[in-house]
Amino acid sequence: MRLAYVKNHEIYGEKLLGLTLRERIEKTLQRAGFDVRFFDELSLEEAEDYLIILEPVLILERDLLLEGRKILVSDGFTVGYFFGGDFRTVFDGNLQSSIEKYLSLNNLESYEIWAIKLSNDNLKTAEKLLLSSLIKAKRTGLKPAYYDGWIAREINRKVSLRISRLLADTSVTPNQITVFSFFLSLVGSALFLLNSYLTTLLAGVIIQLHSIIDGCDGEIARLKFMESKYGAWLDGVLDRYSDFIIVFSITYVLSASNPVYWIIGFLAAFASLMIAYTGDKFVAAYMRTYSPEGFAIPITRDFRLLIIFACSVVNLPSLALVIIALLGNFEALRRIVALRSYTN
Ligand SMILES: Nc1ccn([C@@H]2O[C@H](COP(=O)(O)OP(=O)(O)O)[C@@H](O)[C@H]2O)c(=O)n1
Ligand SMILES: [Ca+2]
Repeated sequence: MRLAYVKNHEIYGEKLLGLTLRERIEKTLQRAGFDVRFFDELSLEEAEDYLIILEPVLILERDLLLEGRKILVSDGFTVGYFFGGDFRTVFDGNLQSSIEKYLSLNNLESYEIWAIKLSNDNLKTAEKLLLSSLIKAKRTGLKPAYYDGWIAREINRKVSLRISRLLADTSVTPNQITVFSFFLSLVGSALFLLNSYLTTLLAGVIIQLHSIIDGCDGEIARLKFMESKYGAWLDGVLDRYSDFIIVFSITYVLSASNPVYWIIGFLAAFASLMIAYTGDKFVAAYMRTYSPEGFAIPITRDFRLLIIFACSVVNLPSLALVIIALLGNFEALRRIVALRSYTN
């Protein structure tokens, strides 16, 4: 058993984005495999490992991988200690002196974790950092199937995080957001069918909104410790349905004037699916995040939906189909070639 002892502090009673700070540290440590005890006066139960958190902190690191004995440091200050089961032999009831004794017997290295020391006047900063820790980027320590594309990271997340901030205090679940986001893509697709500039423009806007809301389900899942395998699967599967239905609606309308659009639409639908499939198949086969080395044609979903939005604004949804059909299929072929020499 791995035990985590967290020193009580009144700030843990504060609520931050839907959960108390106490629930946040408890859930984070549970995820890392610890049984959690809050304490004023420490009494030590027997365990294989002891994690002792002394400062009031918000741990932003998602997957704490603690092995060996370490002094936990964040931003230059000591947050706590990770000791072995032998800490019990030196523990004499006085925590501070026992820690000093243990440290004098063992030469422990510092281990930097991503955390923020809590005080009443930095809760706003804590909120900001907590929100930014939800972005699927390398720097946040997340290990998703894919990192966010450029559009997702630089544009969509800026908006979706604000929406998630508002949703955090409600009881809305990630799966409800996933289904709502899918519904938005259906509304957008239906608007394309109406075939006027105004409805095409509105369709484009709704598709871009759908792209943004697609980030909120995952953000709320990570923010409130509500991730699920079914949710992850549904998120991906409904995205494939949305991709197809959006491309189909645009194709259907254009084909009335020129049947060649059936071919372009067919290729665009195939390309959308192949970008997802080649990525997902990579994750399944290599069991790691799909993150292309070097150059990749920017045609991931965030780009595709932005292209559809931009082309709708200038009333040229046909151009979006052509771009997606060309770039998407080229990128899938590029992956086939590039992965042959993929090493790490
Ligand atoms: N209903 C949902 C949706 C997403 N998720 C989680 O969120 C991840 C997707 O994150 P996201 O929605 O921010 O990113 P996108 O891939 O949708 O752009 C999934 O892999 C799941 O871990 C979930 O648990 N339940
Ligand atoms: Ca999503």
